[in-house]
Amino acid sequence: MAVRYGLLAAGLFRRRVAIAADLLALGGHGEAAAEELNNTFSSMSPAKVTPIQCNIRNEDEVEALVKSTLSLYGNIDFLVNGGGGQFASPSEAIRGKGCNAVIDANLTGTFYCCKAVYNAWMKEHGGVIVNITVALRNGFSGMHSEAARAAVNNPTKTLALEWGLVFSETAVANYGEQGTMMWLKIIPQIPAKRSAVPEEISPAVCFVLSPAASCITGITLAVDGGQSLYSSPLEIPDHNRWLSPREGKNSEMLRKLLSGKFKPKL
Ligand SMILES: CCC/C=C/C(=O)SCCNC(=O)CCNC(=O)[C@H](O)C(C)(C)COP(=O)([O-])OP(=O)([O-])OC[C@H]1O[C@@H](n2cnc3c(N)ncnc32)[C@H](O)[C@@H]1OP(=O)([O-])[O-]
Ligand SMILES: NC(=O)C1=CN([C@@H]2O[C@H](COP(=O)(O)OP(=O)(O)OC[C@H]3O[C@@H](n4cnc5c(N)ncnc54)[C@H](OP(=O)(O)O)[C@@H]3O)[C@@H](O)[C@H]2O)C=CC1
Repeated sequence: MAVRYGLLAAGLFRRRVAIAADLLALGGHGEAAAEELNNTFSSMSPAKVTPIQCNIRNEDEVEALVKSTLSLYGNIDFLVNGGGGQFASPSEAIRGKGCNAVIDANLTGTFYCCKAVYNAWMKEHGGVIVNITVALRNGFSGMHSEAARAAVNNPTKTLALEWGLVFSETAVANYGEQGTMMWLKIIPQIPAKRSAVPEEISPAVCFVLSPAASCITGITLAVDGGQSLYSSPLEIPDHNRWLSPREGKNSEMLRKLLSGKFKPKL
């Protein structure tokens, strides 16, 4: 099984989804994380996490990674694309280079991983692919991140049909950044009145990977405490840039209502 390392990946490994797992990571980060996770497996368990460095924004590195995974383990049953991220910025300040960097990491990198695993293994043997994104119905903070994440959605369905694999997108609400201002602001907008925790994300992924989901494909599973059913997490700043309504009786009534001078009977 191949996943990119992160909070979510750690949850999956702890759930022993991986019997023999390859842990992909950048820099020195992966070595320490793999050691920590391997120490949590009991001596009876065959599970083992192997760190392999790869920048998923680079197609050649992704192909090399899949090749080394296959020569190490012989097969790839699952691919969970759980890497990515963004930087926080108002949309009007995002530069082209930054926008492309986020799209490369979240969208193109996800595609490279899917394509490399499909061509090298799943085309012949089948398999399950899960792409993790962000729950972002009705807008989200940062157009670069939203564009990249929303753009994973349709290809997930297209590839499920083209490739005939069990395929899904798991859109998740904030779960790892407890304590940040953004996280605190979003809480009142979530019907559950709390964010998810990583332990609630990995079981959803495990479900799609398991035989219980053998007749499911191309779905988006929202693990978001109902956030995507409700309002937008974006805050609308005060402004008067909207076009005024045509002058008349109704616009006068609207002005009175908004000024608080008119008291509705109900
Ligand atoms: C959201 C809610 C829930 C989600 C939670 C999570 O995701 S949890 C996961 C939590 N983890 C994460 O979210 C980590 C995610 N981070 C990453 O993956 C990478 O840092 C990256 C892909 C954002 C950029 O990769 P890199 O640096 O290798 O990329 P590069 O060298 O190709 O392009 C650099 C260009 O990007 C721009 N730019 C970059 N930073 C900023 C900034 N702060 N400010 C402004 N702009 C910024 C800037 O334009 C810069 O070039 P310039 O104009 O200076 O010449
Ligand atoms: N945590 C949260 O609140 C939420 C997370 N998400 C999304 O869920 C997914 C999993 O998140 P989570 O596990 O929490 O996040 P983490 O930040 O813990 O993990 C993301 C991992 O992706 C890796 N990564 C980033 N860019 C690259 C790249 N170019 N090549 C290879 N690896 C890369 C990072 O590597 P390194 O550590 O070396 O930088 C990091 O280990 C992400 O897409 C995230 O955006 C969605 C909603 C909420």
